[in-house]
Amino acid sequence: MEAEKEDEEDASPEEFVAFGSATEHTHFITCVPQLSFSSGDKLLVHAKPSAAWWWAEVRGVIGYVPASYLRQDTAEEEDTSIEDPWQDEEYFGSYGTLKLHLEMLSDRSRTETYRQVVLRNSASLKNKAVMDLGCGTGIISLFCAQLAQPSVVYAVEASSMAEYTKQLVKQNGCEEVVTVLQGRAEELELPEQVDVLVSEWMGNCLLFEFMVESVLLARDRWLRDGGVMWPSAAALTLVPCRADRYYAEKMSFWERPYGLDFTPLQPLAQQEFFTKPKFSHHLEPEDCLAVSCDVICLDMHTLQVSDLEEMKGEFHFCMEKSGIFHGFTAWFTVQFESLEMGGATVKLNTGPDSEPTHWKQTLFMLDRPVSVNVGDILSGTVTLHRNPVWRRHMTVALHWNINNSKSDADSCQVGTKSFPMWR
Ligand SMILES: NC(=[NH2+])NCCC[C@H]1O[C@@H](n2cnc3c(N)ncnc32)[C@H](O)[C@@H]1O
Repeated sequence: MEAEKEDEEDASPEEFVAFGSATEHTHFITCVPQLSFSSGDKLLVHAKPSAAWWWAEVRGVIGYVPASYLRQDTAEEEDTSIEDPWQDEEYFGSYGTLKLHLEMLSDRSRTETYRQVVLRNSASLKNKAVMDLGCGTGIISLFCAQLAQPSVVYAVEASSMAEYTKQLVKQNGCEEVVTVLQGRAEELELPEQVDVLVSEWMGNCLLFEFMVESVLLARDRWLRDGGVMWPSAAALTLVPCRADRYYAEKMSFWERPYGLDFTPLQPLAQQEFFTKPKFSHHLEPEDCLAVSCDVICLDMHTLQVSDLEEMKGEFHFCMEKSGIFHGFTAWFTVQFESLEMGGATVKLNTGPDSEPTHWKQTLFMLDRPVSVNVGDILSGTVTLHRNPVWRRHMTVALHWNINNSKSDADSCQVGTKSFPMWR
């Protein structure tokens, strides 16, 4: 035992610098001591028990710190990416190429929904001023000009795609109505306020990329009182699910590959494949173990940028099937209220029971699958913690407990896991 102890003492701690602050309010995990620190603090990291949480010391106090807030402070490492917490160069660079626009335009469910919104509100859009925030190729603006008679559509696009968008507007004879403005919406000057602010801002798990912040800033600056936000409302939905195929591919695989026992690699597999959420997961309706639940609901007319720092929701599932609970799957829905009083609302649902979209769903795998029975109650909370440094990223913290209906003793299993998305 002594030798082990010495080993621990020999491991010389590494010096890191915090580039985010964690105060007592930012604590993600309960029941273990967490360190509070400020941006710029030098921390001594004594151990790295997991990729997400390290054991460190600052000013003589020891506790857990979120690894994503720390960076190695080496003078020669000129980490220029820190200067741009929005990573705008990379972000808008990616939207300057066709790949993402082709993916979005090829998503018929998404694009047709926006077309239906314009079509069903075409009469009310007459002589209205519209802003299309993050117009990309301008598809929504062209729908407005083609299917309705707004007085003007300000098609705002920060990436280099804007130059081509101007050509598309001209090519389709819409230059009288659509004005393309290149720049970040929250920095641009519009000639007037608008009656409708339309945008397709939703990212994976609804909020990833946090383009929603730009939409809220533009709303506060350019949407006239009584103006309409499209989407008007958004909801993040969660369901407990099976993920047999994914689990077999990434974890069971190591049990007997070619007749050999590779199970010592399973902790590595869990770390590598189950630490982060799985984007573009295709959830089959039969994989759902309970009725899904809207855990976070956003009203786009009242939501504030400050609300985005930490959004918390509760869930309460009654298991409808017995089987293996591998994880949670999330998706979102958005709603477009009618411009006419009492008019029909249009909905876009990216869940497993709707037409597939390019977002598909997002899978959060537990470290260890849990066997559940019909009637078991799975309840808990989900909290989206926006990354204080990487402003397009967040961490999804899940806490749950399962009350087994079958066992006589009211045995309760508790679980907690934080998923960085991505830093
Ligand atoms: N649903 C999404 N997750 N992404 C689809 C919309 C993204 C489009 O909006 C543009 N865009 C994103 N943020 C901004 C902004 N603040 N200002 C102008 N254009 C923007 C971006 O360049 C891209 O063309």
